[in-house]
Amino acid sequence: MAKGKNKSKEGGSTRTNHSRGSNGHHSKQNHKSAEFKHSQTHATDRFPTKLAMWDFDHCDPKRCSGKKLERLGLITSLRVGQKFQGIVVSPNGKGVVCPDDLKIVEEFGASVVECSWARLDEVPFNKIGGKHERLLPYLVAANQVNYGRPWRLNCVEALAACFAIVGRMDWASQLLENFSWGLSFLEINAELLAIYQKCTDAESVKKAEEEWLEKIEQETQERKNQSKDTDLWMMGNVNRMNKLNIDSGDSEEEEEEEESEEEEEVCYDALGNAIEDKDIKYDSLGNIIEEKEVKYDSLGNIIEEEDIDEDEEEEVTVQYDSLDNRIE
Ligand SMILES: C[S@@+](CC[C@H](N)C(=O)[O-])C[C@H]1O[C@@H](n2cnc3c(N)ncnc32)[C@H](O)[C@@H]1O
Repeated sequence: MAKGKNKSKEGGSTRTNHSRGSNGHHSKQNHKSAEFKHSQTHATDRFPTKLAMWDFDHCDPKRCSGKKLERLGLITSLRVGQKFQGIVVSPNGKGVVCPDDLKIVEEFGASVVECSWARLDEVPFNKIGGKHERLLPYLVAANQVNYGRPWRLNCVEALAACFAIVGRMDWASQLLENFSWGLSFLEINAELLAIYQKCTDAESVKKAEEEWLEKIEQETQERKNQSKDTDLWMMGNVNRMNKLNIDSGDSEEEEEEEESEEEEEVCYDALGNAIEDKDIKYDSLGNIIEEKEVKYDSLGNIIEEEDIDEDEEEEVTVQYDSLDNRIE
């Protein structure tokens, strides 16, 4: 990753409208004159605490919340090699943001890493960050790109989540108000944020997160059971129904269709939305965990399955005769 070249700060006479991201690339978005007007004022004049980001220009500037905060003159860009004194909300964090972080947030602010979730391996985490790098506990995104997805928040949501957890709901709202969908982030996570706010250190937030996850898993299970019961109830007496089908002369095909519908399980995500096919499980960064099917031998021992690389093609030697016909 190329080192960023003094990306201009938000304010003062040093700023040009050809600013660069942390990776040193020009950012088209900064050519807009309206945005330049905003940037004439220093970011910290526009927000009660310092907001900063390392911007790797991975994302579509039109959809990027970090870029929007920059256009609004609310956030300062940091260069690769530059560290941040406040809370660094980052996928590279070890502990989670907790109410005990309030002082650091109020005194030094909060920062994020503006990059693509799909390109985290390109981010030189050893050259950015700071002393207070933090993950966020389980929260659900409300932004249009990842709506309903746990853990994968965008930059403005991540900053707002940090403020909300340390008890600065005023700052969280102030930041999110700049986005049409913004305040819904606080609404859909209200119950959980209130729980985190009552915690103290990172450990207590982790514990609250675990309890929440257990609770939603239990609720999901209950909903599944309930939906099965409802299906049955809607169908009435299944035995009688089969008899009626025979009497009404329903074709075998139709019967099969009905049976397969009956077998279909309805699963829900953490927000109660129906998920097709299977439960989706996420790791702490919102990556989908693929569940492997466990197979047993006749003695009940687990059969370890070798990981099969689907891209790997079998090598076949093809031979041709003197007329160039393929010999099978
Ligand atoms: C990967 S970027 C994606 C940004 C997106 N393109 C946007 O429009 O804002 C989101 C950033 O928010 C912060 N973030 C979001 N969710 C997080 C979580 N669960 N833990 C730690 N940091 C998180 C990190 O700084 C992360 O790099």
